[in-house]
Amino acid sequence: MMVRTDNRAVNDVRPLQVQWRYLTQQPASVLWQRGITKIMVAAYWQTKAAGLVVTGTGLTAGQIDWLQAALLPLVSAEALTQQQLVVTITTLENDGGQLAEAFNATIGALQLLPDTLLDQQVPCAVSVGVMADQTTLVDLTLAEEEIAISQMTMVATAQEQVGALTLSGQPVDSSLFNELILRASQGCTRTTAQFQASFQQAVQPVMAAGIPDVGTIVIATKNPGKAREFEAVFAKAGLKVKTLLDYPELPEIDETGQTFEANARLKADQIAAILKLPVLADDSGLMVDALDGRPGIYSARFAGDHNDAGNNAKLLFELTGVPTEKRTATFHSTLAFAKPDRPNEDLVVEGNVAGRILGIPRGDNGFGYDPLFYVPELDASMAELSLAQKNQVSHRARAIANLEPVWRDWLAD
Ligand SMILES: O=P(O)(O)OP(=O)(O)OP(=O)(O)OC[C@H]1O[C@@H](n2cnc3c(O)ncnc32)[C@H](O)[C@@H]1O
Ligand SMILES: [Mg+2]
Repeated sequence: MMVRTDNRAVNDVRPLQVQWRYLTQQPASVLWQRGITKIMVAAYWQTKAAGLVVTGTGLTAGQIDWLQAALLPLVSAEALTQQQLVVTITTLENDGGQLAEAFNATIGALQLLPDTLLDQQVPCAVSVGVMADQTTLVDLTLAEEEIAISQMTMVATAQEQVGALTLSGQPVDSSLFNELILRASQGCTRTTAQFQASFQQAVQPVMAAGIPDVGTIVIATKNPGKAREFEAVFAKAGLKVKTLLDYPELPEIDETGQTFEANARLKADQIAAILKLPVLADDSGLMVDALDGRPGIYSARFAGDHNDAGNNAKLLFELTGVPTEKRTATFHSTLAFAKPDRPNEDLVVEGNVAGRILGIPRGDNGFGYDPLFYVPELDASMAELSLAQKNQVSHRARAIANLEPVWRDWLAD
């Protein structure tokens, strides 16, 4: 029997080391090391497009296509019609098994993105090869790959269900092929055990301790316009956003506070107490100088009920005859981030943007008072901006920017 370059048995895989959440700003990221093969993968959802996008450095276009095809059946097709899943793979060092480990590292990263992998047996990939003396090996080193006469990368579950596979080199006869499949499925069982051991040791205790999975952020809002803005901003950081629209059973929170901060804290504290999760809330509104700061904290119900058209009509009516230069206004957002049952420790930030109330509405993007809020620097109403543009300049975007440098430390406390 042939001696392997690192003295392993023919059916033995190399040790696996995973650094979960490897990148600070990308929660769904891993550094994956099989022997000295090192691959880094980060994954996130973004709202402005759909489908699955895999990009990689150190991999061929053919390998990326293969990965894309192997990953696609594992992710909800419906989710992919609404959002885009982006996977970036970087090979830092290749000592064999690059394609298999790129797949495995991606599965690792996707495990850190809530609600991404379909609920099924999670597969893994293994490389196997045939050597000149017809020995079959699992998890080849680069030196072994260079002298192998045939090679195969296979995706399988620990239950021995084979998914994608790719063969290269000399054709193999059927008995050799069967042997390769057997080797690969043994390698898979071993790899899955390594993978789970690492995950259970490093990631699950964190989740079980009630420390939130930093991959998802819950926002206490029922306003779909706000939800879209938060999703777009947080997706960039690799975070998924859930809102009260995802929890229809939760009670209505009465906004009885006298300030934006009080209302934001009410919403965040109460929902955090119910969900037992950290919750972010936004209380926002429009302050019009000519109306002595009204509607302010009453912006949502300015016209009596929560109706954007009614609110805008009332605003125009109250400003009838007020000249352009006196129609100045400020959009304000206060964000409160709350941990379950620790209302005294809320993290509170705010953001403002200055503008002017138009005489007639302009644009159909955004929500609320956006069509009447003119931003002089951009010579556009908020409703004429794309979601991405609004998220560069809005009061909410500025508040989120103030939150960005502090919330992870606050959450870890
Ligand atoms: O309380 P939640 O469920 O978050 O949703 P809401 O719409 O009731 O939100 P608020 O209580 O904070 O009320 C804010 C109102 O201010 C207006 N508003 C806030 N941000 C806005 C924005 O970015 N563009 C346009 N109008 C905005 C809009 O009318 C909102 O309904
Ligand atoms: Mg409200």
